[in-house]
Amino acid sequence: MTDDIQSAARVGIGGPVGSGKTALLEGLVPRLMQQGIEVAVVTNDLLTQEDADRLRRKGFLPSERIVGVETGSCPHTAIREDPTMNLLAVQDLERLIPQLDLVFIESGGDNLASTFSYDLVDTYIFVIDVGAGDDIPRKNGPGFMQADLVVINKVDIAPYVGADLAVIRREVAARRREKPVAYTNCKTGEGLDQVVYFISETVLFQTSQTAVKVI
Ligand SMILES: Nc1nc2c(ncn2[C@@H]2O[C@H](COP(=O)(O)OP(=O)(O)OP(=O)(O)O)[C@@H](O)[C@H]2O)c(=O)[nH]1
Repeated sequence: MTDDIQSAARVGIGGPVGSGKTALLEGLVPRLMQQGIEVAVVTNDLLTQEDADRLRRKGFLPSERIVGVETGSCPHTAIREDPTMNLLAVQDLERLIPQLDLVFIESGGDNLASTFSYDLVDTYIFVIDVGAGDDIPRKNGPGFMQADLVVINKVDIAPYVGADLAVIRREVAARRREKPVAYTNCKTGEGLDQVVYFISETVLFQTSQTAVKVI
């Protein structure tokens, strides 16, 4: 039997608890849809559908385009060691929405070690936040080091938590070298055009309407 369903591009979003993964999605999805990109989201939570429910409440995507996977175990397992549940969720979305261009897979909050299996995603974004301190890049976490794009979020709170953005930029550049990094404030949308640019150009191979290159 032939399966003529086109596969959508898959982008993982991982990072520590509370770094802003869901907030990043809330900012990215409407911007991508404005460019005519057909998007769906799979969220991973331990025993709830909290992130999926939050996205549904926002109302920027039809409810059937948001799937909550309850991993019931360590998030590493569901996105790296055995991504079966996530692969099935993506397959279901592709069957339901044949015109789908892009599926985000948001990992449950984890530590600096979380990485995605490339059997599950084409590319992944690792989100850390300025509130965790300006020494985070020095910890060389595999998620941070290996991700295709790192997003340093909550740049707005740097002055309040004693984090020096200049130090962070220096440390990040020294460790990630040529690999892309975006600095964002998901509350205001600052820096999100860089992430849209990254996704459009390097994942979807389209010319981005936001001509803002990632640094
Ligand atoms: N000031 C500020 N707050 C932010 C920013 N991004 C997210 N937040 C807040 O940070 C908190 C955590 O954001 P979430 O998007 O829930 O983080 P998460 O990584 O999805 O969290 P988990 O799913 O629990 O791992 C929320 O209260 C957000 O409103 C930002 O850029 N600046």
